[in-house]
Amino acid sequence: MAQKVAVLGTGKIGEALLSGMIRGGWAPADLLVTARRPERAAQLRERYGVDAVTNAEAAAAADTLILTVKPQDMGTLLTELAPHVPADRLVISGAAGVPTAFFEERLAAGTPVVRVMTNTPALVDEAMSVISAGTHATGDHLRRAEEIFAGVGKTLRVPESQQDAATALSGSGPAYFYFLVEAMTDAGILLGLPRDKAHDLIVQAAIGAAVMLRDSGEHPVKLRENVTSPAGTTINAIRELENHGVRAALLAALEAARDRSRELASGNG
Ligand SMILES: NC(=O)C1=CN([C@@H]2O[C@H](COP(=O)(O)OP(=O)(O)OC[C@H]3O[C@@H](n4cnc5c(N)ncnc54)[C@H](O)[C@@H]3O)[C@@H](O)[C@H]2O)C=CC1
Ligand SMILES: O=C(O)[C@@H]1CCC=N1
Repeated sequence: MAQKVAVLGTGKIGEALLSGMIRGGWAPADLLVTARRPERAAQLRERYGVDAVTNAEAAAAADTLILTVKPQDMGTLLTELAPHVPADRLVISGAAGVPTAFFEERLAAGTPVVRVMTNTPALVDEAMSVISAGTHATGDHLRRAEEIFAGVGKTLRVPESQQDAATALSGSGPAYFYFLVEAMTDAGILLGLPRDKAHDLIVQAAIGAAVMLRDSGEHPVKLRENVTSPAGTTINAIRELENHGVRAALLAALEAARDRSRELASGNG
């Protein structure tokens, strides 16, 4: 019989994963979802043809449980779930910050737990999902997690000690690029371009740069140097970025995100 997977707390990330799994060929009959509100459960049933059940029913029926509630809601969910999760279930947490030990302490002894930090480009199959094993998770459990998340993009295994840093870089990462696009589009307005044209120019620059970063094999410094002509336009912009401390701001920003991920470890934010 096919493995059954349940997504518990199907919000933005849970739905991104669910939709990716279905695009990747998972049969809706092998997938279950849970949601707090009945209207949300009905919406998920309607959109994906999956069964929406209670958390306890999901724990009884599915081989793999993927928990995608907010870190602050994880303790409550685990209190509700713990009596219903047999120790042979694979429990995957998608929450920022919360360590595998938090789950292991609350679930039956020996329950395998895998921690995954994915990101919203899962919606377009371009996620990066960073995967770590808890104490009782074997190579097979890691492979099962990889099989699920490979459907929505790339996967990378790291020791759990690197998860807070990975969350700062990769989980939150797309937001930094959206922020830059938003700011550069405003700059286009400042320079007199209509908003829609400024948006298109910056988005295409971002896509072109991203594809070159991924495919050219060149270091980012070399790629930037290739754009930066002597006494040209780009170096004037770079001087202003350095004058305004953008590099230092990025170092501080990612450190702050890493620190917040560490704070979320207690599961009560
Ligand atoms: N949004 C993002 O870019 C990323 C989020 N994450 C992680 O994914 C998790 C979810 O984040 P989002 O999807 O953004 O949040 P969200 O708020 O969209 O989704 C969480 C869902 O869980 C539901 N929920 C809460 N308690 C529940 C319970 N006891 N039973 C059933 N459903 C319950 C809520 O109603 C909500 O729909 C968080 O732990 C976050 O750290 C990870 C990577 C990226
Ligand atoms: O901001 C957050 O806490 C979540 C986790 C990573 C991305 N979004």
